[in-house]
Amino acid sequence: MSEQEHSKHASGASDTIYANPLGHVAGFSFDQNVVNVFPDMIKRSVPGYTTIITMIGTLSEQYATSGSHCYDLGCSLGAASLAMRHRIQAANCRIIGVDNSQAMIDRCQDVFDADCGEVPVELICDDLENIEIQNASVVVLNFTLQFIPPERRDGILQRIYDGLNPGGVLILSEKVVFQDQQHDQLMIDLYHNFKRANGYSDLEIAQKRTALENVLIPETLDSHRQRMKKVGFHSCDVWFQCFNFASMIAIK
Ligand SMILES: Nc1ncnc2c1ncn2[C@@H]1O[C@H](C[S@+](CC[C@H]([NH3+])C(=O)[O-])CC(=O)[O-])[C@@H](O)[C@H]1O
Ligand SMILES: O=C(O)C(=O)Cc1ccccc1
Repeated sequence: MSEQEHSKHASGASDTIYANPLGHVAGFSFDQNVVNVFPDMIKRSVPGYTTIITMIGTLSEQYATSGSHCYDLGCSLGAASLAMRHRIQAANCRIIGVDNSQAMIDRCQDVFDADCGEVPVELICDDLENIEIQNASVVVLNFTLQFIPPERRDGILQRIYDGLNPGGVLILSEKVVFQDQQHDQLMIDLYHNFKRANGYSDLEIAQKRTALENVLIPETLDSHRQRMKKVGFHSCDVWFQCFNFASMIAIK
């Protein structure tokens, strides 16, 4: 295996992307460099990530119905799809993972090629807006909607609602902001302490923050609640929160 091939497959690599001073910090993108360190990056950067993934498995076991589709929109390396695959008991379900980063989808395919689960998994490299959502019992947006321009979010949620079967579930996880300035600052400070405790330096935290400006656009929990209600979900609220990271559940 060449050095390049080796680094392409070094999935245990640690995230040092923002460790050295960068003259210009480019906007964050899900490129090959991010793919190579993604499992480490997301675990050290999203408080509660592992719990949320486990619970997506539990929720899909409860809500997946036989013959239905389960969507993982913005699947990255397939952590949520893998959790669903290992927990779904209903017959003839199909998992559809979608991501618009070719580097993510290629590595994600390697993950599923090495997995022995029985539920069929189809991976699609495309913008999630181009995917037809139909006959869905479970739809997962695990830290994906935050990367989509805010003006496109209503339309996406509407298509998800329309594609869900009655009794189907949407799991929406997002970084959030708070209306109350003091509380917002407290959550940011606690979050930065969490990152420091996970080995990120102040420089890494600052440069990543710059890279995410205008790329990751968080909203308030109320905005998410309002959008979910507006598209038709009658029941929705937060089931998990740690600092400024939350996961919501909405049932059709
Ligand atoms: N328009 C789009 N269409 C499709 N994919 C997109 C789009 N925009 C962004 N993405 C993809 O959404 C993913 C967001 S990461 C999700 C983690 C995963 N859910 C996990 O449970 O591990 C979250 C994070 O890194 O904070 C990336 O892989 C993008 O390429
Ligand atoms: O690292 C951050 O500052 C975050 O907000 C979370 C995150 C995790 C992985 C990719 C992009 C953002």
